[in-house]
Amino acid sequence: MGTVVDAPAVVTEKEVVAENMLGDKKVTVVFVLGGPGSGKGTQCSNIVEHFGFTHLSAGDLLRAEIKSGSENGTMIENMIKEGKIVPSEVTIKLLQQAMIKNENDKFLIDGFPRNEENRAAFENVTKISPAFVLFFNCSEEEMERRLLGRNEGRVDDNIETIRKRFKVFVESSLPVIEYYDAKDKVKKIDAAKPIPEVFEDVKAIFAPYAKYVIIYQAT
Ligand SMILES: Nc1ncnc2c1ncn2[C@@H]1O[C@H](COP(=O)(O)OP(=O)(O)OP(=O)(O)O)[C@@H](O)[C@H]1O
Ligand SMILES: Nc1ccn([C@@H]2O[C@H](COP(=O)(O)O)[C@@H](O)[C@H]2O)c(=O)n1
Ligand SMILES: [Mg+2]
Repeated sequence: MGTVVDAPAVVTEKEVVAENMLGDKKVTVVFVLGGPGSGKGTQCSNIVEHFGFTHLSAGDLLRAEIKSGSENGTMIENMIKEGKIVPSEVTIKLLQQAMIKNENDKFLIDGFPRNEENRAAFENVTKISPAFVLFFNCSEEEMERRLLGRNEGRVDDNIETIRKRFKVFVESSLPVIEYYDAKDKVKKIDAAKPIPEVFEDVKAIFAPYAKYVIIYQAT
């Protein structure tokens, strides 16, 4: 027989407690924001591995929707090619479906909300507010270098669309970050550093979410 040691007290901290309901499940949501190529996807993979979150990239869900042959596919593809933001109802439906389908209760929502419409509609529809917003801050020069070197065959990783995406980020996405900053919910990371160094800073923020250590006591 073993003894399960209580979860550490730190998990009762305000930010860590899941207050949001999704159906009958309590969920914790972290929004992961930053300019195109700032390293959101890269760091989300690390967070998943170390802290047991599920990563939902709005961009990936939209690209999967195109591939699925959905009736919205052509519209989404055209918006992505132009670096424009897809109407919120489409993206929110995909995010909601993905969260409901998944058994996990901790989600990283990467690349959403991208504008004020995304933000307000998500709150209205889901009634979920994020535990916090992880913001990867990086210069356009560095982000451009990364995107042009990404080589994943994305239709929007060309210099013309990249410039449009930067403009949308500054005009529409930064105000969302400012909105959450005014609520003291933004955790800003210097994303210009090498990947392992960025993750060291990320780790410090996610430490309270470390998986519980279960110690069995021999009898
Ligand atoms: N800190 C870093 N230093 C150097 N290269 C990085 C760093 N982080 C990510 N990269 C590389 O930069 C590219 C973009 O990273 P990633 O796909 O994670 O960015 P993103 O923020 O998700 O971009 P997007 O918004 O376009 O989806 C990738 O090729 C990745 O390997
Ligand atoms: N909330 C969102 C997120 C993304 N898009 C569209 O997808 C493109 C790629 O997004 P990444 O996060 O993978 O870079 C983005 O430029 C938008 O066209 C969106 O519309 N709404
Ligand atoms: Mg990404």
